[in-house]
Amino acid sequence: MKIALIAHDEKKDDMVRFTEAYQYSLEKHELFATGTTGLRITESTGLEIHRFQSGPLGGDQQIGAMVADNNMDMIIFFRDPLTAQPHEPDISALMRLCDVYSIPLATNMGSAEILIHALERGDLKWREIIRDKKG
Ligand SMILES: O=C(CO)COP(=O)(O)O
Repeated sequence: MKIALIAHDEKKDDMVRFTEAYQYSLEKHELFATGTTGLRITESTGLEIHRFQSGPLGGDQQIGAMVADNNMDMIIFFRDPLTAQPHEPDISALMRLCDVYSIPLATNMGSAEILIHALERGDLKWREIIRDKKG
């Protein structure tokens, strides 16, 4: 599965803890991240991650392009709901595309836990079927 990991600055420590806790599960998948989030995760876990641009420089849009191309299976995005982001339109666009393409998106730790367990249980296998139909 292709999984994107994104966290706003105030949530990066949470993302690091989350990926440390679920490293055993995440390492079985192909990981993507916005620039700084990916760097923080790799530094603390050693997980191999394809890093896009930083969010404000277009990273959310790059991940959105993968969604639009039916090439992303799940997104964990720890958003900061208390801080204004300069690239708010990009963030909204990414979440909108997840809804357009029914891509599982967790925007906080509580829902991310559920998604990870669903992933481990095989609940996201339907994505492989849909992805293989691409073309
Ligand atoms: O801003 C972000 C997502 O909207 C995250 O970007 P960084 O991971 O580069 O901090």
